[in-house]
Amino acid sequence: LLRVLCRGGTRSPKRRRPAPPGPWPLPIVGNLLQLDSRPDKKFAELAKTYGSVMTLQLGRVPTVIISSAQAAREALRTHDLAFSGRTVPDAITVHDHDRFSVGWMPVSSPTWSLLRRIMSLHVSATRRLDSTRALRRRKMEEALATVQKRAVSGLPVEIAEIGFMTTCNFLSNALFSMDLVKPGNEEGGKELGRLLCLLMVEVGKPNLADYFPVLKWMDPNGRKRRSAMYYGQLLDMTDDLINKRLQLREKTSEYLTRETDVLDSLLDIWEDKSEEKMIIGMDHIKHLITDLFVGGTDTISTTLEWAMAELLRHPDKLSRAKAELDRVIGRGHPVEESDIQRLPYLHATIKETLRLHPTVPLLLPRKTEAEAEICGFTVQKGIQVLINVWAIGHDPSLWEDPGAFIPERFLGGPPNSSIDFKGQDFELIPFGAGRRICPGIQLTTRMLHLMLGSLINCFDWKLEAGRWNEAGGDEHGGGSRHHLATGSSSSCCACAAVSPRAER
Ligand code: HEM
Repeated sequence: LLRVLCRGGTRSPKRRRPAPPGPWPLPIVGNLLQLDSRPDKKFAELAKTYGSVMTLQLGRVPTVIISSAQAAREALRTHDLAFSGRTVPDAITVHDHDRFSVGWMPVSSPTWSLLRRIMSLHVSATRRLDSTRALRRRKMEEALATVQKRAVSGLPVEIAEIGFMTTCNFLSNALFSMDLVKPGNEEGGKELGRLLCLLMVEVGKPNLADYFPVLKWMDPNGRKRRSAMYYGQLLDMTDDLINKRLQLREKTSEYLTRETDVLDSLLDIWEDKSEEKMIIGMDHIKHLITDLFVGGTDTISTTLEWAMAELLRHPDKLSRAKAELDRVIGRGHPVEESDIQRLPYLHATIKETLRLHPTVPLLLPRKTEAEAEICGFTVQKGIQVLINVWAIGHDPSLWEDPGAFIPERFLGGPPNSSIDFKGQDFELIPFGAGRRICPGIQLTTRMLHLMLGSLINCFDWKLEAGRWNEAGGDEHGGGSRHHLATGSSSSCCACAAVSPRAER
């Protein structure tokens, strides 16, 4: 009786649940040798044996891998705060990027909350997006003119190139009202694309220093050195843009007549000396702009490239998408943002592409900020957590024939027709979920519909013989881009012959 009273009741104290199971680790290297160039696929295979919440020892770093929608829901919704930390790859720490970047700073920091609020207001709010609608239309028309030129001269089109140029200019115009890639200056575009791509490779590819932190000082793979060089170039570019804008803002009369853009809004906040906003310094602005570029360009252009490639490989799906465009907006016309709601097949095609080819298949690496229990297992505080979005998108218990490209699965009634990628349906979370969800979803949705819809409605496409390569490769300048640390996926590499479609 005394024992019961001391415990404060008749219930026994809650038993601590075990840690998630996993394959036996080897000394020193742990389970590293079990991985290959597609860790998302490998983790999915291992999950068949060890379950949807499993532990792997990656060198010195214990890592919990989550591979089911149910476990992801528990981590990112029920225990959102506990799972909201990040493990920071060594290559990200250059130029103090991890301190100033919204993608890597802890959510407990008031600066993170303020930067996220600034982004919701100035980058992703519907009102803001609506106000830059005409600009995206103009950029789309320019992209179509570039494709038209190639079509007329009978030259094939690298879909990645056109996707990258268009995405880059959509973003650079929304952010600072100018083209970063001048139309006709394909070389300049390739140069910037190459820089962003090289950067993704350095911060994304496996790095011994991340698995064996004692090696950080010697940077054994040279990733930190190269990442410092590429981030340095991007930050110099941003610096230059900001300085020019500051000069322009001094010439008040000229400045007042301009329409404001995201950079203006950020500089207004920087100049605002109210106590809350004082925490935003020039370094935050520079790193935020870099984040928007690095986060937005490669992801969108790779998704566009996959969508085009899948449609070209499945002529029946391409015909259905074209028929819808034909019916709703008329052949040969570019898609307008106001058309998007009326194009369910196009929307389903984009969802299906993000399910099959999530560009960030392991999300950005998370870290637990507190101990939490999911699916009956205890995940300790401070553990690296990878959410395997690729495995969830290929889970046969959720998706019929999961490896096949079938946009129709998102049409025609429950259960799948109501599934969307906005972070509420854990079967499809290519943008993550919870408080760290990607802030670029709305912008991405508009851009992908515009680009994909316009490209297929204005031109007839066919894959160039022998120009299809799933692993990506040297043509992209960086080889396969499957990243364990930041989880960016392998890209495809499609080149297509194109001819204009007559208007109807
Ligand atoms: C196809 C397009 C895109 C995909 C698939 C994508 C995917 C992701 C994913 C998976 C995350 C991590 C979420 C998590 O940990 O739960 C993320 C974070 C982020 N994304 Fe995106 N993204 C895309 C486009 C964009 C765009 C257009 C922007 C900005 C203009 C952007 C800016 C960011 C930022 C700043 C973060 C860090 C958020 C934080 O940690 O608080 N992304 N994105």
